[in-house]
Amino acid sequence: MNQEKIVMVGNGMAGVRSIEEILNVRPDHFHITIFGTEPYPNYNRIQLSKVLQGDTTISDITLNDWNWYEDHDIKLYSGETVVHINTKEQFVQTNKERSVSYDKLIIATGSLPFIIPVPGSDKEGVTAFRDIQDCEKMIDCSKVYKKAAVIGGGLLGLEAARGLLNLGMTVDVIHLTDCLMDRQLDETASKMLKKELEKQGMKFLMNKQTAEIIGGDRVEAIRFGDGEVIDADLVVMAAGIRPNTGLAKESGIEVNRGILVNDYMETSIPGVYAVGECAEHREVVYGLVAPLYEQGKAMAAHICSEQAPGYEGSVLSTQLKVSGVDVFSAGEIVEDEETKTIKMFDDWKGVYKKIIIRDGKMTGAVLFGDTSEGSKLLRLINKRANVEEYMGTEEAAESMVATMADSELVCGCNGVTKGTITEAIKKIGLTTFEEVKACTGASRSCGGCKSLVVDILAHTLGDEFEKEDQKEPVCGCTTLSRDDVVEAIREKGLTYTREVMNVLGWKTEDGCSKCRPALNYYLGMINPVEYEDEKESRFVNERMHANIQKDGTYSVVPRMYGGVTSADDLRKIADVADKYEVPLIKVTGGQRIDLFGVKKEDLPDVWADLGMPSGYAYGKTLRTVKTCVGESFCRFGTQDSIGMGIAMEKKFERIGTPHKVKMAVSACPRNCAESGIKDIGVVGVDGAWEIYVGGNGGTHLRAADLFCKVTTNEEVMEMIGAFLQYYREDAAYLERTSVWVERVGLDHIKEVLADKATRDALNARIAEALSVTKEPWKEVIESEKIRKELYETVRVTK
Ligand SMILES: Cc1cc2nc3c(=O)[nH]c(=O)nc-3n(C[C@H](O)[C@H](O)[C@H](O)COP(=O)(O)OP(=O)(O)OC[C@H]3O[C@@H](n4cnc5c(N)ncnc54)[C@H](O)[C@@H]3O)c2cc1C
Ligand SMILES: NC(=O)c1ccc[n+]([C@@H]2O[C@H](COP(=O)([O-])OP(=O)(O)OC[C@H]3O[C@@H](n4cnc5c(N)ncnc54)[C@H](O)[C@@H]3O)[C@@H](O)[C@H]2O)c1
Ligand code: SF4
Ligand code: FES
Repeated sequence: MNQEKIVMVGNGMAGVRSIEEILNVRPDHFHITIFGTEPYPNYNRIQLSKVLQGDTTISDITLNDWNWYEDHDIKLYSGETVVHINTKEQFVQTNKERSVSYDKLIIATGSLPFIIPVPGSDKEGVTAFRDIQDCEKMIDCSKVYKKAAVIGGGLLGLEAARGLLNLGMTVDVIHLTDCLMDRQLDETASKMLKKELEKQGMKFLMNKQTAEIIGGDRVEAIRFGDGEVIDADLVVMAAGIRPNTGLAKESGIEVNRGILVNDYMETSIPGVYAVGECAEHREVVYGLVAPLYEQGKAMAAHICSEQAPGYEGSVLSTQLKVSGVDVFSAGEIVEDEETKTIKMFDDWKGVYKKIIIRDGKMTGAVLFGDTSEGSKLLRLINKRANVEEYMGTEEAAESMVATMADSELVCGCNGVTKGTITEAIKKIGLTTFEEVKACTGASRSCGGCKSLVVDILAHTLGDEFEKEDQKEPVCGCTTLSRDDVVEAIREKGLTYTREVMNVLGWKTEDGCSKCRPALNYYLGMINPVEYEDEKESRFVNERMHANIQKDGTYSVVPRMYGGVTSADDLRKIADVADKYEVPLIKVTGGQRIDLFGVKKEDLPDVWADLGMPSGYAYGKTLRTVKTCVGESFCRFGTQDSIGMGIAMEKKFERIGTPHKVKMAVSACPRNCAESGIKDIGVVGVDGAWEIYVGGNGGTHLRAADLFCKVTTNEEVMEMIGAFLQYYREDAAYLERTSVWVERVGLDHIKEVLADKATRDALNARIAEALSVTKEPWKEVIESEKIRKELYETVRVTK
């Protein structure tokens, strides 16, 4: 058969997806040649954010591997750029002097990152964030340098900033206006987002116009229009993108902002199509994959001479890929005189919801804090549903899934339809969300479609759907949940992280920054006596036994049991501060003294001179026990809160926990030590102690729940020991008690710990774990090897 020749310029997401669509319709009809500048097969560019954030690896983001091209008889020239198109004689020429003729040409050249044209933007250390090379550049840089600046507070900039924080860098985000994600969010959501990201450690410089990148060959600082200068070792430009139209333009194809196309993605030249971010359709250039995949489908149908409707444009929806921050927006985001809105704002819980209605139809939505309704809202906005349809109940979600056509897109990021999901569930017998994700690719990227995927699973399985089975995997390296992994470690007697990964079929060889510390914790929790802590699996602060600060120096917090100090200790602290020229001495919220600005190489000497135990201000363990002054001096106090606090701190210090644990003891319900917002809070009441659990005074403010009331000091210790050990054994790594208590329920915890034998067993296990803990600063002082390895080298690698 004489095959028609398709040549495609650009081997990216939109282009290759279009080729897949063509192969679906007419598998053997075309001879296909693809040119791609990048030296890789087609990969999921979206996932680069997750690679930078340490949730997945480059090897895991390939969408079509080399074999795929071979299996489909596609000639791929990777690492080769098309430099000219001869539209008259229908052939392309490349930078390797190759000419290939075509019957149909697809231009899928994507976008170019916008590098703001200021002096110094070509210096070493200035990068875009667009491809694998940029990603690798940033990861390498973080191993040597500490201060990053990201220009642009849009989706890309914020995802990059989160990644750089994960890599141990300090991050300044520089933004042009006073609203982050100004193209996707309204002012309220934008402000909430900023607050949340500040809590994660990002610093923002708003309303800033970059004027110059300063340095020698390499960037050293940034100067702004207002004259301010900030230091920077790495500058990431994330100030938007521009359609990559140069090749089309110089080949005589009509170009405006993008390459002009009609509803079938045909350009001004017959036989030449354009698809993806390089194309401009009805005056819109898209920069998200969901619309680009729709374009690809319409174009493929036309190329295959199928009767199908053309592409009519898309409603845009976005979801930020930063863990711990849920933001979603779709369609219209700002109201005007002709719109009405449904708004919900819960400042306490940090949840905001706005739905925009125009002429009774839903046209847009902004969600912050809880985005579980995102994909449902998108669907309603897409079909301009009446607002009444949204105001339904739970059954409405059920019936919505039932009325969805099989061809409807569920996961825009990965182009997965309802039909693909239901077919996989039925044919392969999938029963959990994670299985559907692994098998169909749905929900692999931004995760915004998760609730819809779960609804489809529930609808397809009917009575066989088990809510409890829908567990989250530990990370992208495995489909196993925390419970599966802990159970396997116990059952199979696994003893080190690599072994867990090998035996449990991890997808990556070395795991990732999410699973390595988690496995290290689970192994130590299960087998405290024999397990040898893998220091290299810990986060940088825990490895260094000090908190790294934004300027690369460290802070030192010695322990001060119950917040009580002495003249001797204060003198030692003062002497150390003088000797090492500590720039800031500050009393902390946990009633101790923090020495800021200590140089890494001075840390062991500072600790030796102090001669005090570590306050573990950096660790996943007991931080402090805050106490009120209590009966000794306060006229309201009836109990010895200081004595109780010191006893608790001495007993439980150094114990490894899933996340940090803070405690407090107040000697009366006036609660001067703030026992009501601690993980464990003790309050003296007439002749008894009340114990509160699951409080949190941080990001997600939560009042602690009353757990029990006991009369003796021994009972306080027994209940706290049992609670703490149960939390150690049951919670997921990085789950605070506040989240854990809400998840498993206070009643459940009370029920488990009501049994004296269970409490005794838990206390015996925590005592065993405590018996092998060591004072970390002392260990460093005494070990020449650790001092050399960790504190005397220049680099801190993650
Ligand atoms: C870090 C990051 C995170 C993102 N996250 C999301 C997200 O969560 N959700 C979302 O919807 N979108 C996201 N995007 C955007 C999404 O990745 C793009 O919309 C999508 O990749 C565009 O596809 P495309 O095929 O048009 O362009 P590309 O994927 O850029 O592919 C174009 C390819 O063409 C090649 N090329 C260009 N010119 C030539 C030439 N002359 N010869 C040969 N080859 C050439 C380029 O090298 C490139 O490989 C993200 C983007 C980035 C960078
Ligand atoms: N989660 C997601 O969906 C996701 C993630 C990453 C990237 N993307 C896509 O990738 C593309 C690029 O993302 P982006 O965030 O760069 O684009 P963007 O245009 O959405 O955001 C760029 C931001 O930079 C700001 N800016 C512009 N010039 C500036 C300057 N001189 N100084 C400081 N700030 C400046 C703008 O105000 C804007 O908010 C977009 O199409 C985006 O949709 C999507
Ligand atoms: S909590 Fe009660 S006892 Fe303690 S200092 Fe405050 S008022 Fe006094
Ligand atoms: S819509 Fe982003 S992962 Fe499904």
